[in-house]
Parts: sequence; structure tokens; C-alpha cells
Amino acid sequence: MTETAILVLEDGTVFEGVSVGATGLSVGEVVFNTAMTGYQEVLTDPSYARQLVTLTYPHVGNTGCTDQDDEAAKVWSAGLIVRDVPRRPSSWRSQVALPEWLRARGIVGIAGIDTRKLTRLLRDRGAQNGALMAGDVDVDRALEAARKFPGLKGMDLAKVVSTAETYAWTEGALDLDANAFQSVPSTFRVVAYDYGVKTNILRMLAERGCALTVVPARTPAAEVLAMQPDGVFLSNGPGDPEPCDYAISAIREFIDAKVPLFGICLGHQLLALAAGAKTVKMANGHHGANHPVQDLDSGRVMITSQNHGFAVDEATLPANVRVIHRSLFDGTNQGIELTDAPAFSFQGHPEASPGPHDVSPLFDRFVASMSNQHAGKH
Ligand SMILES: NC(=O)CC[C@H](N)C(=O)O
Repeated sequence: MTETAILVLEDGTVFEGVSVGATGLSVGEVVFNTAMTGYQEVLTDPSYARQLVTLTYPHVGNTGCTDQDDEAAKVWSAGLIVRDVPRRPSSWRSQVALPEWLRARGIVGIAGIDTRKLTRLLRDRGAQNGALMAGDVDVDRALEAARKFPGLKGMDLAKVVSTAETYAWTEGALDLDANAFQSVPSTFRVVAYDYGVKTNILRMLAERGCALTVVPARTPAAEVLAMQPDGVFLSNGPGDPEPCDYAISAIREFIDAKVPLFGICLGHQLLALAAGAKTVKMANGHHGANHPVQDLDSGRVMITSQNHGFAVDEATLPANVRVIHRSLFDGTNQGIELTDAPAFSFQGHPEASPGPHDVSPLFDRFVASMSNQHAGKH
């Protein structure tokens, strides 16, 4: 049986389609992602908490879902908005079809709407909040819910999605032939702050010889320094970086202690804030897998995976911070390094998942900075 679903934006625009997930009402900021693959990775990426994601690629669900592709233990996105879901998935890896997967996880989804129209509307008018309702739909109630959502600006979600307990991680990438995750011997001890970490980041660090201790977002710096790590990693995560004062002050302590630091996305924004810069909410965030970013030192252009709605304001960077990467789409900051501490960070996603792997050498750079620090100590 097909159930009706509606998407109502805070400006009053209503889209009517069919439900492809659970019944219910879910609110959040509506964002569009232009990647052609990776719907499962997108939905389980904690950085999408409180966001309703529309995919511009029209056919979503073709390859089904498989547990091995989760980026976190649950779906963090508030809901899914697509043009069309195929009747059946087709992939030797698929365990379950997307609609069933969404329903089992209580996630609302809508299909059958004009996602090109929605995307153009978001592009032209900027970020908007919305409500997705499936089952017994009521436009007025959905509109009221969309308008009540306070918006992501000022919202600290890192502490909401972070792990409650510290845990160890050593598992590497998936070996498709063996159908198992690789185990790799480790050389470096890295503490990874979980502000909403994606599993593939942990896998790519493990693959490069890092034995990881993943800690909750609000772990004090002193506790981490007592573990004597070779390096500290600052993860991606949802929401506004600015209110995460606990993280910003901890990062300041790591900078002072000259511990090798590497930040991705929210971690990048937090490093910039700790260095004294400011962040801003973008009118149009970046969500996709085809964003050109330039490495300003080499001039090289990399095609990158992106997922952010806030950005580091380059005009506010202090003298000891160098800009090392910039977006060729809109000129926004994409990477920084400190000139007086072994710390650097990237706004996009070197771990991709989904997306191209052009930026994966940044993981090697982090490992090299830990080796250099070691060499300096002896
Ligand atoms: N993927 C991320 O870490 C996103 C960072 C931050 N929440 C933003 O929207 O800019």
C-alpha cells in the first residue's frame, strides 16, 4: 500500500509525494547533495543530524543497503527526499531494500517529488528549514513544525551525537574479495575526538598504522594528554562549531602542547576557532562528491567530497595561520595550517565515502607529522 508523504518548507512551499520510509513527522534544515552514489553513507553520516537530505541524482536505492556500508551505528539524517526509488535493488552486496531499511530504522522518506525544483529553490533562496510528514499528512501541522525548528545556527550537536564511552578502534578498510575488514599493524597512538565521526575516517587512519582511542566530544585535554598520544584527530560532526566551547578550549591546549593535530570538516572549523578565527553560516552549503578544491602550495586541483553548511571566515584568520586549500566553486576556505604548531585541517572529506579519493594523501601528511615529531624528540 502506498502512503502519502509531504515536504513543507518554512516559506510555505508544499511538495506532495509518496512515503518510502516510516510514517511520522520529522523536521530539520533541508539540504541537497549532488553525489550520484552513497545514499546509505550519507544517511548514516552523523554530520547530517537534524538535516533532511534531498539527493539530486534521480534514482536512489538501486543497490540496496548493506551493514558494511554504515558510517555510524544508526541513521542520523532526519529524513530522505528523492525523485524515484526502484522497485527492487540489484547488487550482490545488498541485504535489504532502501524503503525497508528506512522503515526498520524509523526514518521518514518521500519519493515522487520534483527534486530539481526543490534544489533550485534551495539554491536561489538559501538554506531553509522544513518538515517531512508521512502517513496521515496535515500541511498546516507540518508548516507549523517547520517554522518552529530553530535552525542550525547556534546549535551544538557534536555533544549530542558523540559516543558516550571511550573505545578502541583498529579495523582497516573493507577487503571486498575476502568480504572482511582488514586488520593492520599499528605504529602510532592517536586519540580521535568523536564530534560525530564517520567510520571510514577511523578505517583510513587505522590503515595507515594508527591505533585509535575514540573519546567523547567533551573529554578534557588533560585526560587526553595523560594518554601521551602521538597525535590527536578532530572529527567531522553536525551543527554549528561556534558554541562547542569545550572543544575549542581543549584544542587550544593541544596547540600549546605541540601535539600533531589533524581536523576534518567540523574538526577543521574547530581548529580555526581555537586559533582565533571566526566561522560563518553559508547561504549555500556544500554537499556533494564533485567539488573542485585547489591546493594553494602546489596549484593542484582535487575533486573532493563535501558536506558542510558553515565555513571558516578567511578574513579573520590570525597571522600564524596559513590558508592551504580553497574551493574553486565559491572561493571559500577549505584548509589551514598553523605556522607555529604541527596542526592542519581540511574542510572537505578526505575519507570521501562517498566520493573521489583525491584528498586521501592528507591522512599520510598527518602520519608524517607524527613521525617528524617523534624524530624531533630523539
Ligand atoms: N561534515 C561536517 O563535519 C560538517 C561540519 C558542520 N556541521 C557544517 O555544517 O559546516
